[in-house]
Amino acid sequence: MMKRRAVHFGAGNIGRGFIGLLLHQAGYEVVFADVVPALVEQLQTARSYRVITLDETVDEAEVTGFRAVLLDSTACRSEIATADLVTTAVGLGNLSGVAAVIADGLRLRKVQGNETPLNVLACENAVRATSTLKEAVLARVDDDLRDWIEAHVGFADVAVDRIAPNREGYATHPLDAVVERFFEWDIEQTALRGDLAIPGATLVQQLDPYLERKLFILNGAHATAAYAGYKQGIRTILEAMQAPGIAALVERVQHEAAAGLAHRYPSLDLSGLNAYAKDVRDRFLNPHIHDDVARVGRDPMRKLSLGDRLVGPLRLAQAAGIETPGLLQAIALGFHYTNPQDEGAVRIQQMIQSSGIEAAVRTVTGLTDPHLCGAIATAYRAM
Ligand SMILES: NC(=O)C1=CN([C@@H]2O[C@H](COP(=O)(O)OP(=O)(O)OC[C@H]3O[C@@H](n4cnc5c(N)ncnc54)[C@H](O)[C@@H]3O)[C@@H](O)[C@H]2O)C=CC1
Ligand SMILES: O=P(O)(O)OC[C@H]1O[C@](O)(CO)[C@@H](O)[C@@H]1O
Repeated sequence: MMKRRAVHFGAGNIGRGFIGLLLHQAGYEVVFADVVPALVEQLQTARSYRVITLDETVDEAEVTGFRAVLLDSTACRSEIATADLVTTAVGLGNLSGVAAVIADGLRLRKVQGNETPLNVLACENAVRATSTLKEAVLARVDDDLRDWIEAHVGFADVAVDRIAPNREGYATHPLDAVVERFFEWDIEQTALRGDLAIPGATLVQQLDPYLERKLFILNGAHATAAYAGYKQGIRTILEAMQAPGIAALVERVQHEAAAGLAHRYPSLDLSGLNAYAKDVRDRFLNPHIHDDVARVGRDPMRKLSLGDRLVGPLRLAQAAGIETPGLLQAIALGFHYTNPQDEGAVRIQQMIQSSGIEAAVRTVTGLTDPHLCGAIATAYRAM
């Protein structure tokens, strides 16, 4: 039997350390597509790479039999025309470049008469990133191809959870990836075409509770630790979680988010959410992982936007009538993230300088409620 083939866009930390690994273990031949020529060349010449688990016992898994192509290449488009699965982990802001190539690949697939079901999963930290990718693909095709795509291609939203920090200090070979032991990959079954079975991934009927639980309780808390840590001159999440006050703030943020989620989703109960939150804090305290606050806090323009990990739970909690001092403080700390190496942080600081904190809060968060914007600005000024 022919091996099934997956094209995975973005051969970075999570691409190699989680998605590529699980697809390899599921029996797929993985074709990585990336924009960095040197990385593509390394993947083309390597026979294998290691995924190193950072835990009390350090173990390694090997990924073999992969190939690699450059994003904007004829080869990449041909791979999409014949693949069984397409996945991405490129960063939300980079999905439009991927969409253009997927649209071309699907055009070719239709011309070749390949009507085998294909599924596309965008494994980005965001609410319904696959739906965003689908819209961007459909915006690039004519009505005929649009109907064909609707009939043969499933765009399923997903939630992906595994901390894959930067490799410095752990990995020896340039392709090695490092990860925590925990992982969860939830895929919305209703959007799939044909069968999809990836051992380790879970097919769920309703994704939103899983997705928002992960984005708000894990990523929101992680961003809180990163921004609070940065403000105190701390370099890693572990050190931040051990600094006075930060762990308590992280826990408060999680409890506010949990209360908002329990109110919004009847399938999520508060005690289960708080137990999940505690497990997340224990993951942040893994002494074998040294995760830079700059990686976790990267791109505050995105992280402080309306539906994302901090303003998203703030709105849920507010809608449930819950007090949110923790989330307001966490968001204010995001506006204090002045890292000169981070383009988004620099833009926010320019906005604050030119228009003031309240205007910056309105622009970046998309919030329109003057009380909430004012409360964030007050918390910002008090720091
Ligand atoms: N690292 C982690 O622990 C997790 C990351 N994610 C999500 O996965 C995505 C990637 O994150 P990381 O792997 O940490 O980042 P990364 O920076 O390590 O890897 C991203 C890779 O995508 C490539 N890339 C950028 N634009 C591209 C494009 N248009 N086409 C093809 N490749 C492109 C980059 O060259 C890089 O190799 C993000 O959306 C992130 O939120 C989700 C869960 C866990
Ligand atoms: O990848 P993003 O969205 O920039 O945010 C970093 C976050 O994503 C993760 O890398 C994976 O969820 C977390 O470790 C961290 O909270």
